[in-house]
Amino acid sequence: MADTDGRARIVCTGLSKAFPGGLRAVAPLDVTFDAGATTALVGPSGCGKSTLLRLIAGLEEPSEGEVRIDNLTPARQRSRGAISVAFQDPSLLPWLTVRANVALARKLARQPPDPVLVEDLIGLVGLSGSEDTRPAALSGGMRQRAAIARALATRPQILLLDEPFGAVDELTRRQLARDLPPLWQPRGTTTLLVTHSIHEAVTLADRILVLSPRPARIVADIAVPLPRPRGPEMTDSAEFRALVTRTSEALAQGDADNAPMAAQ
Ligand SMILES: Nc1ncnc2c1ncn2[C@@H]1O[C@H](COP(=O)(O)OP(=O)(O)OP(=O)(O)O)[C@@H](O)[C@H]1O
Repeated sequence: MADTDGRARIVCTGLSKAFPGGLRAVAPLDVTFDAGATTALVGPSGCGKSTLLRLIAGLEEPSEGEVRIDNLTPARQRSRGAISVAFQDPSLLPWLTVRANVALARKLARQPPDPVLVEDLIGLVGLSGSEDTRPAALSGGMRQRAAIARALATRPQILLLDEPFGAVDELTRRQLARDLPPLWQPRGTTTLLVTHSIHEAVTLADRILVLSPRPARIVADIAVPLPRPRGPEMTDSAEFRALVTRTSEALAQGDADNAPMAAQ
């Protein structure tokens, strides 16, 4: 069984990815994600955010460079059950109920059953009453929330979230952004979150990496030193708004700097 109580540091060195045919999604990147921190990745559509996450998850092989998580390869960490992912298109098993999908994650990670944790997580993502429902009968947003509960069920060291709240309405999205991080942040889970919402990035993250248009390179590395919890009082504050503005400006600047390349 994996030791899932430690904190894991992710180190990317000269990491790049070109797909067959030569399309380069990730430029050589040197970046370290500190153990226990939540980092939001923001960047224009198609810039390579998901590819970067998939490289870190060990679901893609780098063309050059490497990812090491506490000196082990992502594949090795995955086999230890240390990494959980919740991606845009949640791949829940259609023949299993919400409860069984969430519980299965523990079984696959060779962890003992924990029905109390499973029920708690289902409640926390707002799916109480839908425990016995199968994915086909859930809305897109409900499926995403089930996928988040499933990702958390193994108490992972590394949590990789790709647009986890993409299919939910703005109000629920803000509520989830406020209510879910306390599930993993106090445990020291190293979290990477891809999002198109700058508001969500500032609400959730300790650090925001702004990426350029494809191939992704880092155009800004912004610390978010705001106290938690980041409820409405915080999100209405001048400090919060200043970070939103700074991130938006970096995003616009990254786009402008790359305009000639993007046009090629
Ligand atoms: N398996 C693949 N084979 C070929 N090209 C790919 C593959 N996966 C992704 N790409 C391409 O790599 C580029 C980056 O894709 P990626 O999904 O990483 O971007 P993204 O920043 O996550 O986009 P979005 O914000 O729209 O989800 C895109 O041009 C995409 O078409």
